[in-house]
Amino acid sequence: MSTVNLIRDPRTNRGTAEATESRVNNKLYGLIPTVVESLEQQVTRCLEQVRSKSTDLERYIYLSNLRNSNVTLFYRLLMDNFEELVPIVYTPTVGEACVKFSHIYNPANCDGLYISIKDKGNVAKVLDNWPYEAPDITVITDGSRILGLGDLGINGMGIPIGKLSLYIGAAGINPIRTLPITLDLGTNTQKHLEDPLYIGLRQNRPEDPEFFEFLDEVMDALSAKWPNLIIQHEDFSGVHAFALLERQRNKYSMFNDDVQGTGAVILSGLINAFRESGVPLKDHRILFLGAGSAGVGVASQIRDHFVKAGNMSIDEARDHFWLVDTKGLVTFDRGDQLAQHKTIFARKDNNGQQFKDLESTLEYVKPTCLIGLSTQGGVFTPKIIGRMAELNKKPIIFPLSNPLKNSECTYEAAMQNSECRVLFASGTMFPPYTDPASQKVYYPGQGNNMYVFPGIGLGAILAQASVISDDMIYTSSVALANTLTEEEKSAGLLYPRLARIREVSTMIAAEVMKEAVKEGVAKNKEVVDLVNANDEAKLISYIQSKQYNPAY
Ligand SMILES: NC(=O)c1ccc[n+]([C@@H]2O[C@H](COP(=O)([O-])OP(=O)(O)OC[C@H]3O[C@@H](n4cnc5c(N)ncnc54)[C@H](O)[C@@H]3O)[C@@H](O)[C@H]2O)c1
Ligand SMILES: O=C(O)C[C@H](O)C(=O)O
Ligand SMILES: [Mg+2]
Repeated sequence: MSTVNLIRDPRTNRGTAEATESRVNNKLYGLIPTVVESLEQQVTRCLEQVRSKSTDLERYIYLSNLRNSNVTLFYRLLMDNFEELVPIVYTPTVGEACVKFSHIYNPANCDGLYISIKDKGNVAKVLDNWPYEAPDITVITDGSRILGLGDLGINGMGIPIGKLSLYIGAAGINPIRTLPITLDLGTNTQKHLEDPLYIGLRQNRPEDPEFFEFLDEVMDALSAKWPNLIIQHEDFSGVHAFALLERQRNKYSMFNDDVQGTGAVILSGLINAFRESGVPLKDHRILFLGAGSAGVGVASQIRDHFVKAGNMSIDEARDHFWLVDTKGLVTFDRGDQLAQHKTIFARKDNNGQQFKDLESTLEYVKPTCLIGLSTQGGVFTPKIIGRMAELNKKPIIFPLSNPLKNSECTYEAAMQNSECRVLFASGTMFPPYTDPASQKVYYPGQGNNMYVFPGIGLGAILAQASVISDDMIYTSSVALANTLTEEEKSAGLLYPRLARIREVSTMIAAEVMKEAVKEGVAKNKEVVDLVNANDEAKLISYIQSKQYNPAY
């Protein structure tokens, strides 16, 4: 093999940082400009280039090509400029990139695996084509519910790539051992089927029996080939997300990020918001708009917290939740066949009354806390926010749908209609708000599962967890809430500053590892011994010693 591959392979390419001697020895001399640069100099140039682009989508494309030409440089750039670049490589820009994925797709890039329903029966052979070393973690989607953007088919690939970039940047997973996968089962979105540049199968999605057979084959093949692989399900449509979790969670080391990761991150923000609100746990009344994978996942996680921290029975805890979907308040007697996951929180104390929309349900419930996971931008109107502010001294309002245009309200609207009293977190980051009267600047929270999934995955990888249990997820949530510093608390933040994400992910991973050991699901003997030695500092430095740091 020609040594020119050293600069063609993104995992070995150093570009202008290649030393002169190495250029001579590897017959690269003359192929690179004369200068020998440091990684820092390269980062400076790339940052200038990113900033010179006129749109975020152009920045996304630039960064995607950089990742495909020099992995070390891309991750150094990302990590050194995390707050600036996360909104480009991840939510919200990744949403636009997915919608246009077939158009911005660079046919020269090799970003992950595409496994199509036509490979049914041969999935193991497709996995054999993965040319790199055994992955530690995969993020896998079927593109059926990408953010709040619907069924994007194969275009959903931007999501596994984006999530894994955060695993690498935020938690320090080695990029060489990550695997983005998109399952191409077709799409039910006509626009994509008719798009001449669409890069996926031009057919509708299969019926459920074929879907589940295929998903079982994929999961079997993945865990047979890579027995320690951690598998993250992402952006599967709601009903499938729950069904796959139920079916596969005790068999593989897997979790669903939209159900469980979101549950953990929102509970964490709420633990801090409940404290700030001054209202005791037992008096909180929580109203959800949206009863899908995220809505029910989040409600379940908070319910379990009420049981554990509020000393309630599961039935008492469940009474604190009201869920609204497209048909109104979810009740047992409203006359439609409820999907299995909705029955968990369906009300039976409504005395035959049905509430058809958010406004009337809000009057009926008088909530302390309003959570949006509905995909519907702007539905928390000024009137709804104002009413929450009348009902509560410190109303808790979390519009969590992604990307930005799907957010149930903006931070500005929440502040303007609550006299700046709102306790707020959104799925996509909003800019700070300056109160015109006082000129005081307020900072919003970002309730996005990116605060927990990197730590959950890292902990599970290092422990070699055979399954990912409910308590491992719950632990990640409490651990995240506990990472808030006194300074962050006094600034009114519900989540730690993004700049501390590495430290935060490390602390979450440590708690996840401890829980895995406690439950006897950790296969890594070294970690079992380390956790049993009860030396926090040693555990943290063990994790740090395993983390990837981009350098030549
Ligand atoms: N912040 C985060 O970390 C995070 C995590 C996961 C999901 N999300 C976001 O949450 C949203 C929902 O995700 P999901 O997985 O639950 O999707 P889903 O498709 O499973 O559920 C959507 C729910 O919203 C309801 N809904 C839709 N339109 C409505 C309307 N007009 N009024 C009332 N209810 C309505 C649907 O009936 C359904 O119950 C997406 O926008 C996604 O991006 C955010
Ligand atoms: O991807 C995100 O930004 C969060 C979440 O997983 C979502 O589906 O919206
Ligand atoms: Mg998601």
